[in-house]
Amino acid sequence: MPTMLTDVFRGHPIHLPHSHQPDFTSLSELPDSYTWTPKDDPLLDAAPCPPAASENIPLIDLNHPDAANQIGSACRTWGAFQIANHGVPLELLQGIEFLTGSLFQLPVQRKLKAARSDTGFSGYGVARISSFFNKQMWSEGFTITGSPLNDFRKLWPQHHLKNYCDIVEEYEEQMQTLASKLMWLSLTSLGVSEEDIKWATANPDLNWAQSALQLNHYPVCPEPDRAMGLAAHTDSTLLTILHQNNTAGLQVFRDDLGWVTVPPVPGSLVVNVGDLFHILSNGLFKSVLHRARVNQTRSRFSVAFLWGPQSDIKISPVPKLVSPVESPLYRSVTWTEYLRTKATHFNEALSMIRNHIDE
Ligand SMILES: C=C1C[C@]23C[C@H]1CC[C@H]2[C@@]12CCC[C@@](C)(C(=O)O1)[C@H]2[C@@H]3C(=O)O
Ligand SMILES: O=C(O)CCC(=O)C(=O)O
Ligand SMILES: [Fe+2]
Repeated sequence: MPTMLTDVFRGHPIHLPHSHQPDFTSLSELPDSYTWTPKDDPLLDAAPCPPAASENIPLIDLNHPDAANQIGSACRTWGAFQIANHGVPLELLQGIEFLTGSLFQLPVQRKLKAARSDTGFSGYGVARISSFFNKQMWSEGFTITGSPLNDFRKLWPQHHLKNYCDIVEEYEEQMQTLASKLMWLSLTSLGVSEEDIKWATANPDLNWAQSALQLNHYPVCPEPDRAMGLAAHTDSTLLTILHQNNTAGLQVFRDDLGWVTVPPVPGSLVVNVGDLFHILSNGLFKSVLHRARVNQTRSRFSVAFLWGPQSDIKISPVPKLVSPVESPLYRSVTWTEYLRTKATHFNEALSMIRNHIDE
């Protein structure tokens, strides 16, 4: 049996101080432990992009005949894009947003009943990457993989459960279909077709992918300029599809522009390339560094669909994308191995599986 996502962190405990979460709503001043300076994050104020700058990740119409090339180009230059006409019913986006709002609105004592354990994968808590920073993030999260029933039972009375589980299940199915479509469209733009990736096509009756849902809440913050919602990171996924409510906060990093805010476009979804897709594309697609900022007037919610391969699949650069006279940029790695490397080495994880050519 391949490792399921639920078991990924079993031998890799990290202690996350869930129970020290402050009651965000009662604070009128930012506590010291939540105040970020460039010492806590060297890229904190990196060349902030002036608000007037028009450069932003593209908004791509999935029905456009040239969508594949537009997506491919966005994956190379930004590692991120937004999509309209994605086919996911608006009602379902509203449903998952409602569920997310209801969950985080629960009293903190109730949410803590479903706290993620030190070696666990699912449940309520601070972001996993918190252990790599000296300062706390102004957010709370809830991770789901597979059926959310066991965790949801700890939060809500019986009569809510079926409806909430149905929403999650339907959302995962829709995202799954969309993610796979986006992967093939972007690969097409590189001249890579289904025959080139054996593990994805060998058994059409079997789903070769697995996923997690990360619900995020960024409460209203008394001093947003000095706080951090979710610190800069790349996702360990092939692709991540993000739904954000109508409140800005997500920023993507470009070496030449600094931090660029991704404006919420109602009904559209944000897609970003993760580390595994960067590896698969032999470095052609950019695994984008991103973070979430907070604000003083509106609470922000986001739902990230984190998508990757089943744990027995080894991801390595597609041979077609490797020059005949060079070695592939990365050695092969499964999602489980990669998540564990990331859990110990965080932003160094990619460079740890890079093939270093001896001179
Ligand atoms: C399947 C995944 C991907 C995880 C770990 C695990 C479950 C939760 C995901 C996130 C979600 C929030 C940012 C991140 C950086 C984090 O702290 O938890 C992500 C991480 C990753 O992409 O590495
Ligand atoms: O809330 C956001 O906009 C970003 C969330 C995110 O990056 C994540 O959950 O991995
Ligand atoms: Fe992310």
